[in-house]
Amino acid sequence: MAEQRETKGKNAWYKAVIIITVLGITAIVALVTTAVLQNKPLLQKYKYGIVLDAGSSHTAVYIYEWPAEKDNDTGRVQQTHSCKVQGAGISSYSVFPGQAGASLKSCMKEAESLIPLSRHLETPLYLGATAGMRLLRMENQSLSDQVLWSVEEVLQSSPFSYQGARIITGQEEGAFGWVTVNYLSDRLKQGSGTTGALDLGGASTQISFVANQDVAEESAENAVTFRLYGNDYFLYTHSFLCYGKDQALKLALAQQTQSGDSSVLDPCFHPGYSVDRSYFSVYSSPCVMAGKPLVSRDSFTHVGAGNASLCQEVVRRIFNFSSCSFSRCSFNRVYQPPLQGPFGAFSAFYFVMNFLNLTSGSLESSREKLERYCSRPWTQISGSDAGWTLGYMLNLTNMIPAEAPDTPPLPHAGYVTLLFFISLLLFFLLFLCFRFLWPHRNSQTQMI
Ligand SMILES: O=P(O)(O)OP(=O)(O)OP(=O)(O)OC[C@H]1O[C@@H](n2cnc3c(O)ncnc32)[C@H](O)[C@@H]1O
Ligand SMILES: [Ca+2]
Repeated sequence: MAEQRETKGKNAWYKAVIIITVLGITAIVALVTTAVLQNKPLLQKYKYGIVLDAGSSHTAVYIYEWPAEKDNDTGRVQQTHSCKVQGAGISSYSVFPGQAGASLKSCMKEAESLIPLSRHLETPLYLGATAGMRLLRMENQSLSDQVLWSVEEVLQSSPFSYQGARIITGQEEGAFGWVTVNYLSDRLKQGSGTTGALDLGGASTQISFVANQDVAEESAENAVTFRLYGNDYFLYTHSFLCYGKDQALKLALAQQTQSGDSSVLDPCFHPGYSVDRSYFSVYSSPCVMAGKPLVSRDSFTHVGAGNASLCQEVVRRIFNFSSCSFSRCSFNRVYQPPLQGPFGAFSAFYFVMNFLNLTSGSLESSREKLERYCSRPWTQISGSDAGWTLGYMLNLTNMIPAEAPDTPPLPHAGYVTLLFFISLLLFFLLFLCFRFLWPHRNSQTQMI
């Protein structure tokens, strides 16, 4: 009878252990599966932003995208497409301002086909015009307004969320170029050293780098402050209007045509180059202060001489190093603190260096001045064009938080592993409990 009871008790106990084991294993599997599924990456959705860079030489449309659930935080913004608008920059339409807007239509159609329809209404669209339009506004404010209205009309009729077309300041152009190069090289999140930015456009050139806070005391217009990812940055920035590649050439040419000779032998052009130019094409620019020489003819022959060292002399003469009312200046009486850190040089700095095959390897063969400005060769990062547009959009859409985002104490994989081992440990402890309680229970059964 006692034996029968003992066998019955044992059977019940075995059943209990088996049921507990099955339930335990099921619980662990359910826990881990839930943990994995809960955080399983969902199908990635993207948001978009469009910026039109209306430069002096041409307009480009840039499309950016970023993961939809991560904006304002950790999601990386990437350039997905760029479209070069046919023809010259919008400032060149001053004779027929109405045509400036029409020139943008084909690139805008391209943007419509590339951005998913469901995102059109929420996609911000900006246009920023730079030095070409700054010069046109200086020459004739009414014409520059008409050009802006013309592009505004076309952009407003697009399905995107139009946020405005404006002439950005040289300070914005320089500062957002700096944000772009440092964002693309991930230096802002890391909080490590930053890189300066050099942008050689067609009608202006910008220099921006982190400097000491006393920049604001000496020249407030050259100081910009950013708080990004929890770090404060004090920038020196300056935009030299008229010192872009095309306008600088006009300055050099005006200087060489002052004598009024019928032909000009220019060391900056290749031997064999010979083109008839009108004085108007050189002297009509508001950058050229010198008056047209007093001669009856309207044009001169521009002849190339191809002499690099003489060309350097000619170019040097368009810079004024003679006086400075600050503690130190770069040129043309513009304040500039001592240069700091490496520099990323883009736009025409890149086009020219790329053309000369000097974007990689040693720069020792290039001239000393190029070495100073381009201490680091610039290569494009992440497939994005460097320029002010990305920084401009990041700023206007608040995509870079002022403070570093909080991160979970454990990464997802660590969390799942930890959960698995804790569950296993609990189950093992439970099992041991039953295992060691078994003889005690056995003896209780025998005593009855
Ligand atoms: O910033 P601003 O001064 O308004 O002018 P931009 O934006 O139109 O100026 P870019 O940087 O596009 O171009 C600067 C110069 O480089 C020339 N350029 C532009 N794209 C080029 C390319 O792909 N290869 C060679 N030269 C280029 C262009 O004609 C200008 O003279
Ligand atoms: Ca530009």
